[in-house]
Amino acid sequence: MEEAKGPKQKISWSKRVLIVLGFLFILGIVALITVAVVQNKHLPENTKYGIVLDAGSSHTSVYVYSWPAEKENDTGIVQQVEVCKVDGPGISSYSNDVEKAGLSLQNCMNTAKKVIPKNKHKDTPVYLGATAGMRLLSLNNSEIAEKVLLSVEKTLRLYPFDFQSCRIITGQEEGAYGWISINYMLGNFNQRSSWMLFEQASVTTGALDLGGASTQITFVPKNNIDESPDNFLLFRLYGNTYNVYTHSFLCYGKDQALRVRLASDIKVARSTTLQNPCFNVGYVKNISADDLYSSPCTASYKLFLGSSILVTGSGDYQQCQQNMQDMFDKADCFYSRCSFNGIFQPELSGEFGAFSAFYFVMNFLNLTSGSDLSKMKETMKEFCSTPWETVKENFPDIKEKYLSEYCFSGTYILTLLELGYGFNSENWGNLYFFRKIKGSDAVWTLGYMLNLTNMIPAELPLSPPLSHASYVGLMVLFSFVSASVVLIGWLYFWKPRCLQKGII
Ligand SMILES: O=c1[nH]cnc2c1ncn2[C@@H]1O[C@H](COP(=O)(O)OP(=O)(O)O)[C@@H](O)[C@H]1O
Ligand SMILES: [Ca+2]
Repeated sequence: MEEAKGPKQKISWSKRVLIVLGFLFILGIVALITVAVVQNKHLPENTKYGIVLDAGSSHTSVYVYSWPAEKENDTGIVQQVEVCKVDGPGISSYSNDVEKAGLSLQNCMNTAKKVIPKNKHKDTPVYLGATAGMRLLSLNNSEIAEKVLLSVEKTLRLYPFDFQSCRIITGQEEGAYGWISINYMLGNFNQRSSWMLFEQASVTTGALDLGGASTQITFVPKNNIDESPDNFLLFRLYGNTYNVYTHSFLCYGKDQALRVRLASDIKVARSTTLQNPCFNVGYVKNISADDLYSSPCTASYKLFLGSSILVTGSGDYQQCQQNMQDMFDKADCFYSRCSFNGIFQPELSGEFGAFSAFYFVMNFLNLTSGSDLSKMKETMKEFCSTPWETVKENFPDIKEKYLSEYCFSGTYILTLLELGYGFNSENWGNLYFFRKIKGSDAVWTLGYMLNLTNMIPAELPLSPPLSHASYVGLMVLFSFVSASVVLIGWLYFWKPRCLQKGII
């Protein structure tokens, strides 16, 4: 039986066009999505590097930073990728053999060479900033200080990096760059306060840096102040203006402060044997008078040159603190308020981050978090009165030089903060002791590099640039919407007219 054949169904022209258009439409979308997926691969990130050497009074550290080139002007984008501690003392200690100052940096510079990819070496800037140890050497003998700097520059120029500068930074720079570093790392420059009708600078954290030879205090005071302009620096960062107070006290780093203390006590005692309440009972130390008086901080106390001085500890925190109070002279202030030694200081305001030796000492004493002023005093009392033999037994892994000085250093920090700067039981809670922020060390070097490489813009970019992914996504969306509009237009507007006119 033959199968009945119905009339052959004809596909109309309109349907054919619709099918072709639909097919092309789907093909277009598939093509667009393919492009979006393929193109949305992360472009190989162009990472930049920078090296800063912190030539401190006690030692030099080499910091290697990196950041994605295309986000250069964002805040919080620069990361510390390496820190290398140079063996031996700070560069200012090589005044008798200046060539060795440069040689001492070789190991860490070789480390930097390994950490940074070879193809980036020649574009990596290198900066060396020397702090209070070199400031003191320069005061003593500027020619030798110059030779030390030339020696380190000679070494740094041997490396395949882009050598930029090697200099002694001022105490003001050290304070200001420390403040920029920590606020950049904390993301405090991020806030877009200029959206408001009136401009209001974002809240920043004060910076307290304690070194071996100097100490810095830097913060934005509550009110605008027109006293002592030398203590103020004006910064325009990311669209905000900051009027920053800063002061650096030379000779008030913890190592020089100890020297001053001993030299002053020896002068009063007029003896080459000295009992000192800032060392634990049973601690005995011989120091060379020539070495003690070699610093400009102690030069005015010179006595017993050529002899050796015997120091024995008596471990009495209260006496130790009383003893050091005359280093913080509260008289003779010619401003509305002073910290000490006639230096202007506005009222403390906001939170403070204390780093470097502030952190090392407070960390050893277990006082970095959740402690108050009375706990700190209790801890000092207990630690200072512990016999030296017991201290050594309790902390066998800690370098004897540091361990023997923690009673002095802790008491010194307490006196500097309380008597010197004016912290008290009420605002002690605003003090935070830290070593690192988000993986990078809290140190002035980052702020120094950000400034020298012009990485902090004065103004906020008008609109944030579109990321690659958003660009591709928007393109797909735009094409999809356009194609749909054309299709809908054809179906509802053009097609009925064509049918009417018998075109299809
Ligand atoms: O682990 C530690 N415990 C105690 N003190 C430390 C430790 N590590 C470093 N320090 C001290 O930190 C201080 C760092 O000072 P730096 O060398 O930066 O001098 P500067 O900033 O005055 O030029 C020195 O007094 C050094 O002895
Ligand atoms: Ca330092």
